[in-house]
Amino acid sequence: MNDAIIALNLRKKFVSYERIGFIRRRKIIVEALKGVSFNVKWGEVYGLLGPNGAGKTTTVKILATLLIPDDGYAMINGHDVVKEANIVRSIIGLILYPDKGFYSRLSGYENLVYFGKLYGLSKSMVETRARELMRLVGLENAMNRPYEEYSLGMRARLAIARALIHDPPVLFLDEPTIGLDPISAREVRELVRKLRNEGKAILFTSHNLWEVEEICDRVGIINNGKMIIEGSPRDIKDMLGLKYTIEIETQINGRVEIIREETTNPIDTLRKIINEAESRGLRIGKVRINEPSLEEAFVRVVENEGK
Ligand SMILES: Nc1ncnc2c1ncn2[C@@H]1O[C@H](COP(=O)(O)OP(=O)(O)OP(=O)(O)O)[C@@H](O)[C@H]1O
Repeated sequence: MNDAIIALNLRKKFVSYERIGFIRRRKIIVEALKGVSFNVKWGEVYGLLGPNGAGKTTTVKILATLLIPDDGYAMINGHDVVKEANIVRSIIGLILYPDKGFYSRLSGYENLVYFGKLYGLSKSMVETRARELMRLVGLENAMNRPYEEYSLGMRARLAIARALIHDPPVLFLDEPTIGLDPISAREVRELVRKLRNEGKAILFTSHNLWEVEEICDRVGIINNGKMIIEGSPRDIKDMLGLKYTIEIETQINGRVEIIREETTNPIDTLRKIINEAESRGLRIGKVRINEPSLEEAFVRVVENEGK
């Protein structure tokens, strides 16, 4: 079976202007993507990470047919994002932050019905689907209120519902939990997991690395338009040689002693410490293993790149 998303050597430059002096402007070329490649499998949540300006949104926009790459190519379920843009649009759902494009005077429900019709769904089908989705994202009680009255969190939920209106197998979620309270953000993560378990392929971006670590099966860290490292959060930490901290509480004659060691190989180190402690007649108490975080990996990768 095809991979759901394939991006191969994507390049994109923007022409921009910078001010020099009060009136004069100078043309500059911004190289947003310098050859980004990755793939996302069906039933996988892939986290695209990077500092501000790294090229994440540009990548998502190319994959979602909103921008044309200068070079390289991308496929969604085997369809070329440039040559078969219409097919690609019908099989993807997109949330772009900051999400715009809703009609402020229409209710959340009416907005969903409107967008569903754009996908060619029949009136009865789209009305049923819109009602289901309002329930799924927890907006059933605000269904008939105008969008302009929605809070930030309600707007984020409606954006998710809109991305799902045509039940697409591939989803691009650019910062879907931004502005959500912790409980709503957790609900969104649960929803993402549920969609993944249905077999959908999900490309997810977030600056909340704790969240990324919780829900992404694999992540790719890009910086300055280049893919720097890719793998599961665990693999990335191993590749970077990040250290686990092991703390073992021991007791001898009622005296408590904490043994602390940093290691890249927690299991072997734990065994070694326990063997040594036991041979010294120490009683083992609490054992704590602190895993390095994805945030540490991210900082390491981005700072090394800057050197
Ligand atoms: N339309 C545009 N015109 C000129 N430059 C652009 C345009 N869109 C993006 N860029 C530039 O391309 C680079 C990558 O931007 P992009 O929005 O893809 O970054 P990002 O990783 O999504 O950042 P953030 O985390 O801040 O959203 C930046 O230098 C940005 O200024």
